[in-house]
Formats: sequence, structure tokens, C-alpha cells
Amino acid sequence: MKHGIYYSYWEHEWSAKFGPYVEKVAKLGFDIIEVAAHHINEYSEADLAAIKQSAKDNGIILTAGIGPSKTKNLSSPDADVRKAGKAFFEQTLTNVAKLDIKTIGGALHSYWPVDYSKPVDKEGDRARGVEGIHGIADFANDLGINLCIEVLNRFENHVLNTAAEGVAFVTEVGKPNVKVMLDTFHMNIEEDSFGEAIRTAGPLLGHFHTGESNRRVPGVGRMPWHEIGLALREINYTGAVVMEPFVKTGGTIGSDIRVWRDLTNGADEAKMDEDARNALAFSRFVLGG
Ligand SMILES: O=C(CO)[C@H](O)[C@H](O)[C@H](O)CO
Ligand SMILES: [Mn+2]
Repeated sequence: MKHGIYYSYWEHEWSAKFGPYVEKVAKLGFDIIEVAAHHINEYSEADLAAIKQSAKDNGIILTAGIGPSKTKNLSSPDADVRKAGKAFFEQTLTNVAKLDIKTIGGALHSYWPVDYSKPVDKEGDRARGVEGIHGIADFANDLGINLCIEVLNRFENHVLNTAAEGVAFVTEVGKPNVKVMLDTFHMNIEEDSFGEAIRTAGPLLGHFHTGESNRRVPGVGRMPWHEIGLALREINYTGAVVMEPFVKTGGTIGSDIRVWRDLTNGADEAKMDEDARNALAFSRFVLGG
């Protein structure tokens, strides 16, 4: 098991440059940095080459996260949007591969966060989502990338809210590089049992996000970490465990994540770093790896 952190912990915008964080997370002791792929198509070839080299020099693996915008929604009822989504993913995956990234996770099958001022068509969106993911899976596979379909809570997405729904979706897609992704923050809202949800995903679990129920770093709240660690060991999970803390107000990240109060307790960057380092030690101990 390898442990990582989403660099957005320190940032306010998904567009924030992730290059400088490679060295920072290495110094904190992480194995992985997760980067936002939302704006990767704006990086130059030279930028991508430099980041890849920095990861190599620092012994860091990169993974990618993405919340596709409404205009790139693979499950949209509008065929032009689906087409734009496919083109966007092909370009994004091509650039992601330049960083040797083997895992991209998020609401790849839909868009995020969902606009609930419009009527919801769960069945239709799900069917088009299966088709959309099926349509980009081989492209990703040829680049050596796994598509990890994130199960989100009801307030952020309607298509997949439970591990069981994630497993049914991924099974229907039926491609070896399309996997289920779970996140303890979302599971805490939707699942009856953390252990059971992880066992339900079993060998299909491709990526795992962690955070407390208020999205603070693992180890400071009331998440049942021992139960989660036992279940991950039971299914012999050897993939990435990426903590995804969101503690700062402001910017697009603050508003997309609905962070309306300072969850850092006024921490400066040094204290944020220390919190991340402590959360990593806690995660290695309780979850393994
Ligand atoms: O858990 C999440 C959203 O609540 C997601 O992992 C990411 O934050 C989102 O896809 C943006 O990268
Ligand atoms: Mn997540």
C-alpha cells in the first residue's frame, strides 16, 4: 500500500500549479502526490517533462484526480457535450500519461459537483455514463491508465452513491482498467458499514481517498479507522491510499467543497505540513503500508 496526499490541501484553485508540491510531499514522507487533472492540458511539454523528472528525482509517484465540468460530461443527454467530453478525456489522458500517471479518479462517468437546480435523470445519466466510460477505457488502457470511478455522496452526485452501485456500474462497463474508487468522507454519509462497503468493492477497488467526516486530515476525528484498515487488509488492497483533506475556505476549491469555515484552526503553512506529516504516520500505522 502506498500513501499520498492531494495537493489541493494547500491550495484554493484546481488550476494551481502542482509542480512545486512534488518535492514538498517527498520531504513530508509521502509516496504519492495526487494532482488535479482539470487544467493539465494547459501545461507545456517542458512543464510536464520537468515535473516527471522531479517526481523521479524525489521518488514520488503521481496520481490524478478530476471533477469533470458540465461541458465535458460523458453522460450528458446532449450528444455534442458527450463528444466534447470524450475529446477532453483523450487529451487529458494523453497528458496525464506524460507524467507516468497510472491512476485517474473522480466522477469520470458524470460531472462534478452536480447542479441540482435541474431535474435529475439518474437512470439515463447512468446508462450514458456506462457507455461514455466504455468508450474511453481502451484509450486509457493503451496508455497504461486505470479509470477509477469515484462513488460520491448524494449532495455532490446522483449516479453512484454506494460501493454496491459502483461495483454494478464498473461490472457493466466490463473493462479491466475501469475500477471502483471509494472515499471515506462520502462513505460516512451513504454506507451502512465501512467494512462491508470495502469488502463489496473487493478486487475491483482501484483507488481510495481518506479524510475525516469534516474533511480534516485522517486521525483527528471520529472515522472508524481500525475497521477501515482491517477491511483493506482483508481484501488485500495494495493500491494507493490518498488523503484528501479540505480545510481552507476560499477560491473554487473552497466553494466546490463547501468549506465555509476555517478548519485549519488558523494554521500557517508549517503547521499544515506538520498536520499532514502526523496524518501520514497515523495512516501508515492504522491502514498499513
Ligand atoms: O471527493 C471528491 C469530491 O468531494 C473528489 O475526489 C475530488 O475532490 C474531485 O473529483 C475534484 O478532483
Ligand atoms: Mn474524493
